[in-house]
Amino acid sequence: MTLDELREKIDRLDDTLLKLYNERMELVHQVGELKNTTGAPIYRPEREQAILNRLKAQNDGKLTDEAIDALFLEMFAVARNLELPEAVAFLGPEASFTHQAAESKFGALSTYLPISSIPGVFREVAKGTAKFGVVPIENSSNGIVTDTINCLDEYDLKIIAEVVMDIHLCFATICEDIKKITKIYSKDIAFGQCRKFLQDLGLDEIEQIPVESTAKAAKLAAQDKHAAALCPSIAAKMYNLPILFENVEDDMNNRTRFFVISNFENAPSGDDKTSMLVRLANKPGALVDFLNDFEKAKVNLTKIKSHIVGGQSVFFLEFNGHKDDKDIAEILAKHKDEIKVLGSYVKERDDI
Ligand SMILES: O=C(O)C(=O)C[C@]1(C(=O)O)C=C[C@@H](O)C=C1
Repeated sequence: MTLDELREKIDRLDDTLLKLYNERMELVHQVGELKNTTGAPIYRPEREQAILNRLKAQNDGKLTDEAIDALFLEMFAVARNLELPEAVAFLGPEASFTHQAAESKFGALSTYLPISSIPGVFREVAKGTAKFGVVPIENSSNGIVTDTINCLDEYDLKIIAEVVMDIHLCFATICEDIKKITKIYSKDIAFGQCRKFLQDLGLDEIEQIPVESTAKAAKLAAQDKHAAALCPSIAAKMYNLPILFENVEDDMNNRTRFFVISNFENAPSGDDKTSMLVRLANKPGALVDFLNDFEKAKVNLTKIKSHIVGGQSVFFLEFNGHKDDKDIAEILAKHKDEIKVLGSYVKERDDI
């Protein structure tokens, strides 16, 4: 076929796609109307997952699983906005990694509210200014984010989804001579993630200025010709800050996991994870007894971290399964005074 003939065929297919999209959105609109009369949640991650799984299982064309995710997740985000536009608060500023995590779930069209602290994100969702909040929960190099655990404990909100993102930092500056750089801006934990890179370049003695976010670091470095930033490349681009080195983190497997929080609970999807906080009596064997119940029911515990909240020791625990699964519901009922279930949600990845 010639180029013109191929393009002609593509145009006809696009016409059909547009018609089908509109037909689909007509149905979605009706779903939205039904939900708006009952107050049921618009975002149903387990339903989206079921659609994606069904499509991937029958797919025998050129689209990879990742391509199916990319196309359909954006379409779901458009659909949700059509049902009811709902704002998304995230740990800002714009172009932060949390912003990228939020966009991966809520697409390009949603209303985003950058909030300058994790407790601030929880407050906006609790007040109802935003329907969803996106916050980091842990990083593969730096561990658990204490503010997020504290807020999950304090607020009566639910984790409704997780996002795991590979984290890459770049070294960016408007300074033309690297020897003239006198300060480096970044978030405190990012300096720790790039220690070896800074040493190798002889930049480890330069003053390190920790700021609230790597995006803010890019903004500040873009205004100072003796400064550099360790920041996401998306932030460097946003502030027209030339990138000198890409992927400067010491651990190439640097990942951050984020939680999406809201004010409703998900129905089971068949492939869920549940997070909870556990406060046990301070007596010998309390933890072993508690864990034994999970072992007996063959529930796969995937994470256990101890943490101090308000001077008291608390365990952050996760397991595969949904809180309403029969075996699990029994254990949770038995330990209801010791457990705060933080949410059951579609399992994304297990490698953090
Ligand atoms: O099935 C629903 O509950 C819908 O609202 C429709 C739809 C979709 O586009 O298929 C949109 C949003 C939900 O997150 C899940 C699915």
